[in-house]
Amino acid sequence: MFVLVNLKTYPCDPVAVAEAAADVAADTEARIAVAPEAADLRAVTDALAGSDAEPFAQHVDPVPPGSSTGHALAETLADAGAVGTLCNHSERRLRLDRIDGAVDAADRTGLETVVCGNTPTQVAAAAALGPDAVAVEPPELIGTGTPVSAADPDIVEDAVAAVAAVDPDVDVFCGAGISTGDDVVAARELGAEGVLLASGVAKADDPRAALTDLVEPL
Ligand SMILES: O=C(CO)COP(=O)(O)O
Repeated sequence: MFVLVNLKTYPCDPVAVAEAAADVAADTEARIAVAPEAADLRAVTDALAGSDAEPFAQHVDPVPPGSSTGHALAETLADAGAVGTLCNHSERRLRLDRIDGAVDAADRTGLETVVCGNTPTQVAAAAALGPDAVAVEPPELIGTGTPVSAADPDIVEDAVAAVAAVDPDVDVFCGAGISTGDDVVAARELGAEGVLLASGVAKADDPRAALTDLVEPL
């Protein structure tokens, strides 16, 4: 399973979370990644250096190097250490043509791509754009602590089926309200190959304990 922790803009210490992720990754088969704000990417990369945990970006724009003020350039994210990037998160939506271009920009620099969508239909459409993975996240459950795997398991199963029909090589992750190891196991049983989560770690008093709990049953 892939446990992808999106720190969003939560006022947590991204380096402390990264150090915890590095420690936890040493004792699990699960793959762990941390996606900080772009300005914190290099510090997180440094904190993860030599560990099995990986730095991810939260967003990439479909722009070439040059006259693109205020954008997240794939080359800069890769230079800062990102091995992959989210795209089209519910809180950072892109038009379809921009998602397509963002996946191409990420491919240009070797960044792994996880394209988000609200519904099985949206992630199936995203799968047609050739990302490495898609993540289905019902926005109404984001940040609630109520896991999608329990509140709406059909969304996960339907996303897995819909994406397999488009491109079986695209992995399917799920997110929203995931915060415990039981939630991750439930997601795996529904066919997901990873989970995307935020508040369960970013708002935890003890991110290390939260990460340990997430991967402990895997
Ligand atoms: O949006 C999410 C991850 O990208 C999910 O957020 P929560 O884990 O806080 O529900």
